[in-house]
Amino acid sequence: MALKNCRLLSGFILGALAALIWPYISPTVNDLTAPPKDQDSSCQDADSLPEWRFLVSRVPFTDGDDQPALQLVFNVGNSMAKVVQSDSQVVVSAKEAVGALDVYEGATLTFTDQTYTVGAAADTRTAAAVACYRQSTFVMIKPDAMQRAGEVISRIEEIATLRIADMRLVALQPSMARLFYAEHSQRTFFEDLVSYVTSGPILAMRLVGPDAIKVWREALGPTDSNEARRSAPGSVRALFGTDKQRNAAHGSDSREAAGRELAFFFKDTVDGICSTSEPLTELSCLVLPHVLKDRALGSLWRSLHQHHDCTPARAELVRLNYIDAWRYATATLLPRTPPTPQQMDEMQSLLSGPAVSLHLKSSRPEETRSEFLHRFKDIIGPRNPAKARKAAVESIRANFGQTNTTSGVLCPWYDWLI
Ligand SMILES: Nc1ncnc2c1ncn2[C@@H]1O[C@H](COP(=O)(O)OP(=O)(O)OP(=O)(O)O)[C@@H](O)[C@H]1O
Repeated sequence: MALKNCRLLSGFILGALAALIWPYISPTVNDLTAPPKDQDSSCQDADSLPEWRFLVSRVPFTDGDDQPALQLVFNVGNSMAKVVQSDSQVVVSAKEAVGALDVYEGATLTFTDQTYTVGAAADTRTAAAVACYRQSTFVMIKPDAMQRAGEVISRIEEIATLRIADMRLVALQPSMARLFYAEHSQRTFFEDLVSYVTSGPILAMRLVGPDAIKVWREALGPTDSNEARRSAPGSVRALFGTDKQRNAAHGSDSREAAGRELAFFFKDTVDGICSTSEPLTELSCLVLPHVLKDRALGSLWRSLHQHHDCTPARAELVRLNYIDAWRYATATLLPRTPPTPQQMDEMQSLLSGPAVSLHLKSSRPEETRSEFLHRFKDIIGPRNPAKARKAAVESIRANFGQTNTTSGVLCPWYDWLI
């Protein structure tokens, strides 16, 4: 009972403080464009739907934080959204502007003092509209192309209508690979295919956008990379693949396949894939949301690889909640005092979209952990990007940082302790 009261009290205090400072840090919106149109004529009805409704749940402040059934109401015309209590339509949050492409199942949105996770469409008309404008597809960068993963990510980022909505660096186990490619189980190349896709880490991604399945399949090119070099020379398989089997990347070929494949990799608990991470030899960093918004993740990844001899051993797309952002910004595990104006800016930057949590390991075979740690300051660069551009020209912050709060990457333990 005392514990529950204590939780309630701490939740209340955090909530009250959050409400107090929110006006200073609420996100600015720079993506107010209307959703791009799909060519499909079945989307005409979706065009005339003024509001989209999604089931939505509050990311709780505390473990015991009960919540009523909530809906997110998104006004397509002006890209404003609000949260209402579904049964009574009581308005829970004031209207907030959101990026037109940021509302989809699985997205996280922060309004006032609360972070919400967007769930499925709440009615059939919204479901139809979402199918037109928010199609998801599953992408896998296969083991043979992982050395050039940054370049493949850049190809994705060049497609303006697609957005990376999930990402996970994993190793496929043979059992999972067999399940994933079950449709080919009777083909002569099946066992070779299983060996190939389990021969090293893969990068699993979810892309969201109008007609995402077709758009990504076109960018991939034909299955056989040699054929791709003949008929689609700019395609991913032409540029990064080798032959019929070692063809760099995968893309779902239908809605059904996309749903099944995404569930394989992005359910909360997944059997048959394992982490590629070995925490004792790695250093962790957060690639800040502005890098993803600027579509520069691929180029940052490439820079780590090519200029700094280090490789992501773990990569996951994360959406920070308010308390995590507070912890990062104030450099404390239990934030007790309201953030300073600079920390508020930092929180605004952290909450402005998804980030990527990276664990980096050295790719220099003989390098010890302490040598890598020592080298890390040249890889990351000083916290202030302007200083980084003078002191460490090649560093990540010199090349991807803008200001102190949009510094490209945040490496909490390194930044706080060293
Ligand atoms: N004839 C073959 N010999 C060896 N491997 C093959 C052959 N055909 C296909 N593969 C491998 O099996 C994978 C799945 O084959 P599929 O026919 O589904 O091609 P795809 O749909 O273009 O590729 P993916 O499903 O990987 O996007 C291919 O990507 C390739 O790696």
